[in-house]
This record gives sequence, C-alpha cells and structure tokens, in this order.
Amino acid sequence: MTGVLAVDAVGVTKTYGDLVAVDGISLQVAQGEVYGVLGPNGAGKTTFLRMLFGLIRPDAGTIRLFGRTREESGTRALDGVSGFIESPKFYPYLSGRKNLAGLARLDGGAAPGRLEEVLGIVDLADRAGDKVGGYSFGMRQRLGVAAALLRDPQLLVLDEPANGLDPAGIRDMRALVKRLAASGLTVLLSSHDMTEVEEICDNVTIMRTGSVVYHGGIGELREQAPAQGHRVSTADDGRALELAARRPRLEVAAHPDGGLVARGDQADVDAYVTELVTAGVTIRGLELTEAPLESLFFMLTEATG
Ligand SMILES: Nc1ncnc2c1ncn2[C@@H]1O[C@H](COP(=O)(O)OP(=O)(O)OP(=O)(O)O)[C@@H](O)[C@H]1O
Repeated sequence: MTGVLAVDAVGVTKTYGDLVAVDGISLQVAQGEVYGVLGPNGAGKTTFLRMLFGLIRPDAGTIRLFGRTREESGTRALDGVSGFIESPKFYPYLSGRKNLAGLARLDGGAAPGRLEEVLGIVDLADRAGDKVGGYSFGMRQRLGVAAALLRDPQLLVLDEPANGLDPAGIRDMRALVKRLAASGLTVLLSSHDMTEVEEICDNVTIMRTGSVVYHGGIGELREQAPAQGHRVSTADDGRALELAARRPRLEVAAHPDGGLVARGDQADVDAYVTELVTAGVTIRGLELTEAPLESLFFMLTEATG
C-alpha cells in the first residue's frame, strides 16, 4: 500500500441550502505525514472531516482513503481509518478501561494486549481504573485517541483535538500527536490554532468559509509570513508616522485598537524606537504583536471580498 495516498480528496463540495460549507476542496495526504486542516470557526473543517468518515455525503467531488472510495468499497473504505469528530463521548460512570473494553467489543474485539497498550500510549495507564466522570477534559480527549487507536489504524483523523484544553492539556495532546506521528502513523487533524499546526504538521490546508486559501508546506508558509510586528504606543502617533515615512525598510501602520504597528528587521525597529525617543516622542508601550505565522493566518482568513 506504500505510495498510495492516505487521503486523496478532489473537488469536494457540501452545501446546506444557500450555504456552501465546503467549496471544491482538494487535498492529498501522503502516508506517514501529519496534515493540518486549519481555519477559523465555521470554515468548514468539521464538515470536511464528516465527509471523510462518510457521515455525510458530498454534493460533488470524490474522496479516496488509501485508494478506496465509499461508493466502490462501502464501509471497507474506512479500513485502517479511525479518529473522532468533535469531542469523543464516554460513559462517565465507567472507568476509562471499561469504556475502551466496551468499544472494543462493539468493534468485534481488539487484539490481545492492545487495550493496555493504547492506554500506555496516551499516558492513561495509571488512571485507567478511574471513572471517566473524574477525568479532566484533556484526559477524556486522550482516551478518545486511545479508543481510535484500538483498531490499530494507519490513518488517524482528529477534529480539533486540543480545542478547549488548558495549557497542560494542549501540551500533552501535541506531544501525543507527535509521538504517534513518529511511530509512523498518518495523522490528519483540524485546528484553528496556527501555532499548533506549525508545531506538529508537515503540510497544511488553510480554509476560509469553505474554500482553500493556502495549501502547502509549513516551511513555504513561514516564508510568506510578514516580519514580526511591534506594537508601539506613543504620545504623538502623527509625529511617529512622519518619522516612520523616512524609513523605507520599516512598515509602520495604525493599529485598529490604537497605537502603531511597526514591522521590519529587529535592528530597524530598534533604530526607529531610538529615533522616536531622541525626537521627543514619548513611548508609552512597546510589545510584540502576534507571531508572524499567526499574522499571516489572520490575513488569509479574515480578508474581505
Ligand atoms: N448540518 C448543518 N446544517 C446547516 N449548516 C451547517 C451544518 N453543518 C455545518 N453547517 C455550517 O457549515 C459551515 C461550516 O461549519 P463547520 O462546522 O464545518 O466549520 P468548522 O470549520 O468545523 O468550525 P468550528 O471550528 O466552529 O467547528 C458553518 O457555517 C456551519 O454553520
């Protein structure tokens, strides 16, 4: 099966009445990669993943998973594919282990020892006997990954796995995805967090209102990102803008929430700030704006028109 794409989606479209939730999306995920589908709320990520799992039918386009389509292969199209859409659900009054055992039974049984193995992979071996009702949200998400791993999939599909987690939960979930990827599993995940996708994905499709606004490697995306911005609050923005106009290598613009944003090399920003002080323009605040890739994400997904 090597060489066959894990996911090959071509021209996939889904409409709800007048709303085009997913508009002709094509994306290819090679085996062994971690692929991100990134977009703000409502971009169409979950709808796309639902179509991938055959939970809803596309109005147009084809989806092949390891070369198989739903139309040709029926439920066999999902062989080797596992994951969760939105948050996984468990019986709160049963332990993590019993929940997994129940799921394994429904699925025709898991390989001997697999249940304990997946609990170990997701770092829940110590808490597997505790009731799920007492789990943190992050633990429940990891149990969801364990449930998906029971089938020993080749492709793991995760819908915003770190959504709603606290910082420790986010860290643990990202570490888990990285471990799984390092073990050779192909992972397709959706996210609305550029930092997360940058940290764990090889390639990304960025969506905005159903359409693709970027498609490619994280490295190429980084190259397109603007320079790091510095938010400069001054007592005289008009004068500060005048002084900025004489610095062609620096891009300075008004920030929508007040003050200015200066973008350019660190040395140019430093020189500009020094000049403001020398010229008697009081600086009331200086802070980094969002990271360059995050700025690019907002530029791509909030553009009007
Ligand atoms: N069953 C449905 N009926 C009508 N509209 C729907 C349905 N499912 C999704 N939509 C709409 O399709 C669009 C895409 O929704 P979707 O849930 O796929 O976005 P998303 O990128 O996953 O966002 P979120 O992060 O908020 O889940 C939204 O405008 C949503 O309201």
